[in-house]
Amino acid sequence: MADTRLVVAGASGRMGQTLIRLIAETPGVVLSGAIERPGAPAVGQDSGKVAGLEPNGVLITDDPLSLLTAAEGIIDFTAPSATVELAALAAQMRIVHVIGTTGLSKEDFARLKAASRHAVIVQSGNMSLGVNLLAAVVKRVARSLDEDFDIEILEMHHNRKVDAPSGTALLLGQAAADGRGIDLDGHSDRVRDGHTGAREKGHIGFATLRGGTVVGEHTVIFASEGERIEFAHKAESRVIFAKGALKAAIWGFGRKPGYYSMADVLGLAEL
Ligand SMILES: NC(=O)C1=CN([C@@H]2O[C@H](COP(=O)(O)OP(=O)(O)OC[C@H]3O[C@@H](n4cnc5c(N)ncnc54)[C@H](OP(=O)(O)O)[C@@H]3O)[C@@H](O)[C@H]2O)C=CC1
Ligand SMILES: O=C(O)C1=N[C@H](C(=O)O)C[C@H](O)C1
Repeated sequence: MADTRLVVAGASGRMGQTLIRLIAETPGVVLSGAIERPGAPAVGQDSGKVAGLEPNGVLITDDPLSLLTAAEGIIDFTAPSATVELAALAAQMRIVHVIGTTGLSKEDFARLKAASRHAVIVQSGNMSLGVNLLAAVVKRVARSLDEDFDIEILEMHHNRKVDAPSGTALLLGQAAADGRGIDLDGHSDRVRDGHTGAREKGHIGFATLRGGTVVGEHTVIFASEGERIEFAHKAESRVIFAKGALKAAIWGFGRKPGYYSMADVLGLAEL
């Protein structure tokens, strides 16, 4: 059987390079294209070389259309505006679109959902097995604990990260809200500054730290009078996200169009 052809978007970025290295060492898949932002310095360069490998002959381009016509899937860790555009193209080509990009707005999500009527989209704020397992645990624990337990989510990332709270923090917040049976938007404290008043009972709080080269750390805290339960995940390498994304792409082939999550890919949706 021929290797499955994958395009990597954001090819010269931190995740793009990690994916190109992982695809190169994974049997059954092949890098068929590499995309960057129009005008990016990496356009025209060999994607293997950019990722620190031997040249692979796949030049980075800023023209996704021709690449997507000749691919079975695209893995996309870029920026919200790019992801929304790529989703429309991937839907046109009926190929699998794996989306790791975070910082998506409500409008962006609506456009991704629309695109998923024609193509398989797998989207997650965190593609790692560990975080998705943690989300299932958080949902279960939140179901058992009442509002006497304040839920707080603390995250830390490297100093190049541009969005907050992280996609993972929001995913974990959603898991907690689902477990508790509440709407996250109506029960979130995403920023605290100045004289805020006492903590609102039943709300889910988010706190953001940025610094150095931290790959990604998340702690979900259930705090009550006299006791505190904490669940933490620490990412030590971006390879865990790339592995999850590649698994999602392979899982998506041949599936019917729709909007899927990593919980679907990993069989955790029922937990
Ligand atoms: N879901 C998950 O498991 C994970 C999600 N992420 C998310 O993935 C995204 C990328 O992260 P990271 O790799 O660290 O970021 P980087 O900034 O290192 O990489 C993003 C790349 O995408 C490029 N890009 C921007 N616009 C376009 C476009 N129109 N077409 C093609 N490429 C484009 C950027 O180019 P330029 O710099 O020139 O703008 C950059 O090279 C972030 O949203 C991050 O939060 C990250 C890790 C795991
Ligand atoms: O930007 C990052 O680096 C990461 N982004 C994702 C997020 O927003 O949660 C996943 C991971 O934590 C790394």
